[in-house]
Amino acid sequence: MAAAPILARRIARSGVLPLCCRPPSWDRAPRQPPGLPLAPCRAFSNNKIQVELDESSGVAMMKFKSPPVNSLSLDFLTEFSISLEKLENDRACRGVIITSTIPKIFSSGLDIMEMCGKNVEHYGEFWRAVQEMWLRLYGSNMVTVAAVNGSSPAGGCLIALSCDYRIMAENPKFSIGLNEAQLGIVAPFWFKDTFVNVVGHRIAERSLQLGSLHPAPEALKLGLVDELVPEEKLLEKASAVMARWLALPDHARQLTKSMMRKAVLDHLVAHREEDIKNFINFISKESIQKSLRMYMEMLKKKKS
Ligand SMILES: CCCCCCCCCCCCC/C=C/C(=O)SCCNC(=O)CCNC(=O)[C@H](O)C(C)(C)COP(=O)(O)OP(=O)(O)OC[C@H]1O[C@@H](n2cnc3c(N)ncnc32)[C@H](O)[C@@H]1OP(=O)(O)O
Repeated sequence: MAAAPILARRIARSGVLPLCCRPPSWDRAPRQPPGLPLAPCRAFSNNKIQVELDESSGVAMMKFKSPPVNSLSLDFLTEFSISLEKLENDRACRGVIITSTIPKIFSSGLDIMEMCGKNVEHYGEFWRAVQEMWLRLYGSNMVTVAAVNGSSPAGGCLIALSCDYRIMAENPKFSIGLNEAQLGIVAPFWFKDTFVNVVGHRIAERSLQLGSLHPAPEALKLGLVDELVPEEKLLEKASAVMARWLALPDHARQLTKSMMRKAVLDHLVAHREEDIKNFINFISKESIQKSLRMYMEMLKKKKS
């Protein structure tokens, strides 16, 4: 466990080469000729995320498994970035499906405890890890499909928004959205840009100002998710969607993805240090700390 912060620092300082800056790895996994025995499934599992790569299809299944709510702590974010990097560098992997092993929860977003009562150095390290995760996921050359099998507020929603396609379980009790305003905090510009790129300016403006969490059927109407399916069909559907996307030549799809996302990625890359300073200044304010503490108390009261 003690290695995690060191690892986080190492990853964070190494800097990320997002999609727009990396040479595309075209047609990464050669199709397996029919008749050969199935290629083995390779798996790696850290503490909080489990990954299984099926070499015959070139598709990895990434499952969040950090109880109680898959909150995005510094350790979680570090594992997430490392897992993405491993898959990105693996020529056998062309696509990743992201889902959760925790019933009813995809991810509860950034771990609020990482933003409460810590020192400036910690805030900086944490925010760099959040940036790193987003740069890797939004800038990935792989096809990324979110199989959203539970609630997905704020940072959890950002993960889904950063994928190429979102399928959500059709349970109206599950909600998704960037609800930062409800916590008395502000979604940073790159959360906002990712949201706008998915749902358009007007819907994003209204939803962000109100800090809305949209139940699954409403999320579909807004275009925040692409499809709803019964929960038991979620992974089957995600695999079918993945197969459709992987049927295209990688280079054409990757260059198109890069063209669509480059401006937003470049914006953060160019303003990374300034963005970290803004986060530290903002989150260190006593009024913001008070809002976060009150929100956590509200969550605990809701339980009792
Ligand atoms: C000029 C302008 C400058 C601007 C500069 C801007 C700079 C940037 C500013 C800051 C930006 C920050 C961006 C933040 C993004 C985020 O992601 S914030 C996190 C938002 N998340 C939420 O609001 C979710 C809160 N949680 C819930 O709603 C529910 O927990 C749930 C996910 C729906 C699950 O419900 P349920 O199954 O009923 O479980 P609970 O009992 O509520 O929770 C179980 C325990 O988990 C704890 N917990 C829940 N969520 C979090 C979390 N996100 N972080 C940490 N801990 C969490 C919860 O308190 C429970 O704990 P215990 O009581 O100890 O069991």
